[in-house]
Amino acid sequence: MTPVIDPKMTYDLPTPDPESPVRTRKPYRFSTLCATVENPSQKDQYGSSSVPIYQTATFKGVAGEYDYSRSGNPTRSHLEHHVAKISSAAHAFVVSSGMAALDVILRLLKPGDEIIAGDDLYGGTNRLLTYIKTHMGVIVHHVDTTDTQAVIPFIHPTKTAMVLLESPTNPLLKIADLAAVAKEVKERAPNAIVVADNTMMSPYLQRPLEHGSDIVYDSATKYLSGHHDLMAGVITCNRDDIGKQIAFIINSVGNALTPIDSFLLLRGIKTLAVRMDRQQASAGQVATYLHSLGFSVHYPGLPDHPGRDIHHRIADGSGAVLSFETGDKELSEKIVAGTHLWGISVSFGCVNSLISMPCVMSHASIDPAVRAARGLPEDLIRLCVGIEDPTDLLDDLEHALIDAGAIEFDAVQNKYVRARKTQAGDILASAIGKLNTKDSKELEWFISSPGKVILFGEHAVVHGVTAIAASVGLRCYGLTTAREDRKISVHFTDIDNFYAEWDIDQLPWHAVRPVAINEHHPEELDSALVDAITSGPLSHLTQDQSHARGAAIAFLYMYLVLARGDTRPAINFTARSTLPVGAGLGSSASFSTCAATALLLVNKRISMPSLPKPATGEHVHFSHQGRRAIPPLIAEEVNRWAFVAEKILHGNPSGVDNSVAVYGGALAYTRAGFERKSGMEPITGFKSFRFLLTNSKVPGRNTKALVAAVGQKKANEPEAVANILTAIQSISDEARRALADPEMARGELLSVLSALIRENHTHLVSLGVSHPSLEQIREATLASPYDLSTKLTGAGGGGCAVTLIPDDFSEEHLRNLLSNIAEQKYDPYLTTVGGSGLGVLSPYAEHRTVSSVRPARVAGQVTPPQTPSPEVDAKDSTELRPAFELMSVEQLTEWAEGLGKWLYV
Ligand SMILES: Nc1ncnc2c1ncn2[C@@H]1O[C@H](COP(=O)(O)OP(=O)(O)OP(=O)(O)O)[C@@H](O)[C@H]1O
Ligand SMILES: C[C@@](O)(CCO)CC(=O)[O-]
Repeated sequence: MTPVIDPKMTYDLPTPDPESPVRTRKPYRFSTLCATVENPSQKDQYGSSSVPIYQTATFKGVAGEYDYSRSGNPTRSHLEHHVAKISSAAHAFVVSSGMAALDVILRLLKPGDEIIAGDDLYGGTNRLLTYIKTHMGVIVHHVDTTDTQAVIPFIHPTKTAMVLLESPTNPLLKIADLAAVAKEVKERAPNAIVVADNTMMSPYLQRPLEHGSDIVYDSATKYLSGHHDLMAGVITCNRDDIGKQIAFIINSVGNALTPIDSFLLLRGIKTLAVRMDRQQASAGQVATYLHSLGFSVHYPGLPDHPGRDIHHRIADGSGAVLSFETGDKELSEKIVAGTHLWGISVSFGCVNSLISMPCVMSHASIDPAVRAARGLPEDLIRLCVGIEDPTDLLDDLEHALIDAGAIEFDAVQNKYVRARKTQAGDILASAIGKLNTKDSKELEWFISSPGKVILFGEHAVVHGVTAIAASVGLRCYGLTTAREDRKISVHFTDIDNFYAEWDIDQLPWHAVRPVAINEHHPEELDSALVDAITSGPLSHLTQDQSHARGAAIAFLYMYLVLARGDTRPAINFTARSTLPVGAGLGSSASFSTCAATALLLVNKRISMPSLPKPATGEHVHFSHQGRRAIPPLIAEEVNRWAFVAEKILHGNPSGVDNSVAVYGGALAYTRAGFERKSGMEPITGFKSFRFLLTNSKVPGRNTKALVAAVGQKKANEPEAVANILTAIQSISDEARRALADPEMARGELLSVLSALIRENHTHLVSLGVSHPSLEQIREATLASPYDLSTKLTGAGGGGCAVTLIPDDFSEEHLRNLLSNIAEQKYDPYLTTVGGSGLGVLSPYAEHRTVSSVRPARVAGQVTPPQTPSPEVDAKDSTELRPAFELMSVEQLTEWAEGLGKWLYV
């Protein structure tokens, strides 16, 4: 179909007036406009039929139309006039690349503005959005813009300043309803600017300005130029105010297109329609051919494409890019490598046909987990069809498919068909895939995370001082299992066996400002959502259920903001800890880490990395016991969300506890936002020390209140507290130096650390966070003959004390000390520090085993109403939950480890 330009607009190539009422004239069609470069206000003095290249930086005189090529150049003016004409736009601008065009557009934003953009964007667009988010304070929501309903919750009447759309998407050819989204945006946020990236279509096939977009940009490097011999970007709009701002930005930045490239682009555009017609027709043939062989093909021209109707309502054709899946990444690699005519290259829109594997090429910079979350198949092949003879293109592709073993000749049908071997492989793979992605499997995750001991710097770390903390061997475990109904439930076995369940649709969704994939939660908690949770689903909790309330708010808050559109997983979450809860050993952070990981996994915001190929060849293989199997990007994402939950539980946490809960080991941690350089550094050398942890078991201590009290003291006595903070910083610095000093003898190191422990405790006493029972423990360990150094650890006010045990401390002394402490009704634990951080039980069948540890009923625990009989071995996933909930706390770790391989950060 040949598009006709909007007759309401006036163009500089007007259709001649009809000579008579019977001999009417139709408006000129697109290809006529493309080929005819006329600008009546810029007649060439010699009547040249091609626009000349004004290869000059400056123009003489003061009264002329042009003075400097950054601000204006006749070749560029001709091009801009021509682009406006074919785009049904009042204004057009050309700049040095497609990314430069987006950069100009994004400069319309100011700090604090919000932008809604797709979650399946071109990598370069993603990169630029991340930059403006970090450096310009613009908030970016990545949303699936191909689902109009998913966009709506993110539209804010005043904050949303821009909505960035792209249709079809690249490389999956998903369709966004440009018209419907623009309408929803205009109704809800009238001042928001709707921007469309039209590169995949070009103005020939789609003109989003006619469907509600305010600005359209194209990478003109693609179809507009068509020859891959220049880079350019075009921006078009109808609104004069926007046009004025864009002209100002381009002139200020100086990224307007050069005269020679303007000439080349003008020349390219003349053939846009004929090139596109040919490319599109061939693309249709290629798509049909691959589809007929049984491959899964993404192309809006195919009858079964899900967005076909929407696309064809808005666009005038299906374009010339398509992609298909082979079911096997290696097979895809062979096909791509086997073609001759199809060039292996990124980009598209050129007269030559191109082939690529997005996951290995254009989208390789995106983390595999993010790619998987966006549903980008690793085996996807993208084809960008050129103007070659379609028979040659099909022939070349067929040869590559045959050589790769993807298709074979079927003598009965007398034609090539998809190879049975790969088809069977596909069917099997997809059956296994379906098994593994059956809801219940996708929703079942077993997670664990360690508690921590702060050796130096608690409380001070909240105010920007460096703390030194390390993981302990005691852990929190979290298990999610699928529910059959539309409910979620939590079971906190350590908190009076608390159990509650809620109808998913009854949760306060109205109060949620969702956080899109790849987006970070804002610095501040959403207090309106916390209130809605407390007064809604948790309103039945009594005063004395404050511990359960805190944990349930943290869980529900994350559940609500992490849900993706209407995909609201029905799950149960059970938490169990071998840590004493509320004793200063970071039980809240390890709980927060388990809950955050679980909710990120069930919402497919993170995924476990695929299994590495079995080692081949002769090289030496070391076992890492699953450590470093969870990549840093996933760990960071978990840590950010665990920190959100910690804010709910602790009010003003520093982030040290959740960082240890995620990363494990020992860390020097400095909070951001203060004068000192922030971040965390791993500390080695702690693993070999023995520590005694003593739980004072003081009831009712509250970390949130203790942290707030120190904050208050700082406000009341700024100087005194500042001196204490400086002194604690020196202690942390000194400890780091001592630990990093290779020449310090072990005995000397132990006495330095002992002295620092004593000194740090004195400062904590001055901050008012000790407790008589902690002082009693300290005195007991200091008494002769022990002479040991002890400090409170964590928030204090009770909780735990930590005592350093020197290497030469006699076993007899240790026994006596432990029984002394136990006699005073305190709980002593001997521990080493620095073990693994966040762990996830491997979801891969080859890593799962049958556990031989039988669950035992735990004294005082009541089975919640719907829990089935626990008298079973943990043979398979359906039996995991009852076994987990009833396993004795002493056996819990051994049982969990026996279930299979754990993958750790
Ligand atoms: N296993 C668990 N199940 C459910 N909630 C838990 C669990 N462990 C901790 N929590 C939540 O964390 C709260 C305890 O946090 P609190 O800060 O008082 O102790 P802590 O983290 O052990 O101490 P600190 O922060 O001083 O190291 C509990 O009241 C509960 O809300
Ligand atoms: C008291 C504190 O320093 C440690 C609590 O474990 C608080 C924090 O850092 O978040």
